[in-house]
Amino acid sequence: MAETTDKKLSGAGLRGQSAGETALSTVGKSGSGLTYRGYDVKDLAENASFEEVAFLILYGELPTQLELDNYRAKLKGLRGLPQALKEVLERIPANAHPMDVLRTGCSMLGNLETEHSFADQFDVTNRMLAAFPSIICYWYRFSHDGVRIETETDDEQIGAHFLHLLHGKAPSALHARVMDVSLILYAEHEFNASTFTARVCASTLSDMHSCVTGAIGSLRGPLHGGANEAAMELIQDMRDEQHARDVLAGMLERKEKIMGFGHAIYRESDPRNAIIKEWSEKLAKEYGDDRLYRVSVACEAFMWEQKKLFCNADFFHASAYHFMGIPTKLFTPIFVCSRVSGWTAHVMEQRSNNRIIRPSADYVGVELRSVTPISERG
Ligand SMILES: CC(=O)SCCNC(=O)CCNC(=O)[C@H](O)C(C)(C)COP(=O)(O)OP(=O)(O)OC[C@H]1O[C@@H](n2cnc3c(N)ncnc32)[C@H](O)[C@@H]1OP(=O)(O)O
Ligand SMILES: O=C([O-])CC(=O)C(=O)O
Repeated sequence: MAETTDKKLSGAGLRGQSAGETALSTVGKSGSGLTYRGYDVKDLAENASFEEVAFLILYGELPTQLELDNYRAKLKGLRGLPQALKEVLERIPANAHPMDVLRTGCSMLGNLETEHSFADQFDVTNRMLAAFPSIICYWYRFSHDGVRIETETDDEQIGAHFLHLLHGKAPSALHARVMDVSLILYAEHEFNASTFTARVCASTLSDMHSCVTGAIGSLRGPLHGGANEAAMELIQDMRDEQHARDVLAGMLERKEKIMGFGHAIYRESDPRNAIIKEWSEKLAKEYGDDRLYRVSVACEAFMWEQKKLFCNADFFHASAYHFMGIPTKLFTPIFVCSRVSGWTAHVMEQRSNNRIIRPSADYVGVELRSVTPISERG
């Protein structure tokens, strides 16, 4: 099990410094790698659905069957997009990055359905959870296939709904389950960069859409959520295990970062990796060509052997998503569709006990000096 006790958590990037309290999750604590409100993520991935997990994160407890039925019905009813938002999405070009589309989509939703008071925070959150898959798929299908899709489906679950919108047909039970597990794994992760962005924004008493729009921008980078997309770009051309090792050896030699490996907090493993890896293996069998799975396994072994670097949650997500026919550039937006549950819960937690987040800086610039008249500057 991943423990952080021996990892040197110090230095730049605020590493190892506590920036506040949270009751939402633990990352890398002894005994269990990742917990959401006291439940091990492995337990949740085996025994719950994403909607149950989102409910847990947002409302504090797992729902009863009746509460879950009501929650799913509520989310189902919030999947439609306002005409003005569809018009904005239709104007975004096909070569835009889908994370930019989602960032704009979230911001536009904030203009149309503004959070006027914190009393609206659960309503705007549930709207985002329900509407983000619609936003990304509406834009993708319009810009790539020239169709205006109907974003309301009968799918009970968000993961199945996403695949349904993307492919124009309901997914298989296996694909629906893998999407569900994936959303559970990505839902929440303490004070990571995007969540911290959301909390900093929340600490100014800003609105929920601003907090989430900022968080999307932070998640986009390849050192954070963008790593699942970058990992796919890395493995897609690897012909076999030996080729995988050669590619990585060259990258390490050139001191390049290998996306999908390492973590700011976990020391020797990311508990989510074993879970998504197992599903990727199942999908590879169904897909009928296991090259991507095999090269991924070879990468994992090589990186551990050479650098003691392990796969984080993103690495095996790359092959798993690919096996389900998801275009690479939609990988990180799926992360958003899940992590929005964690971000919004953190915003609510910040609001409930707020002081503006404003750290200090160590000044390293020039000493005090006076302005030289412009005619004398050379
Ligand atoms: C969902 C998520 O956001 S999970 C993270 C997704 N991001 C990635 O997969 C990007 C690749 N990984 C990385 O860049 C880093 O591991 C991060 C950003 C995740 C964590 O960064 P840090 O906390 O600074 O890493 P850490 O302190 O463990 O690094 C130790 C050493 O390993 C190196 N290292 C860490 N990860 C990698 C990697 N993926 N490839 C090559 N070298 C690496 C670091 O450069 C550092 O070397 P140095 O001491 O010579 O400077
Ligand atoms: O915690 C982090 O630094 C990165 C993150 O969000 C995750 O691993 O899910």
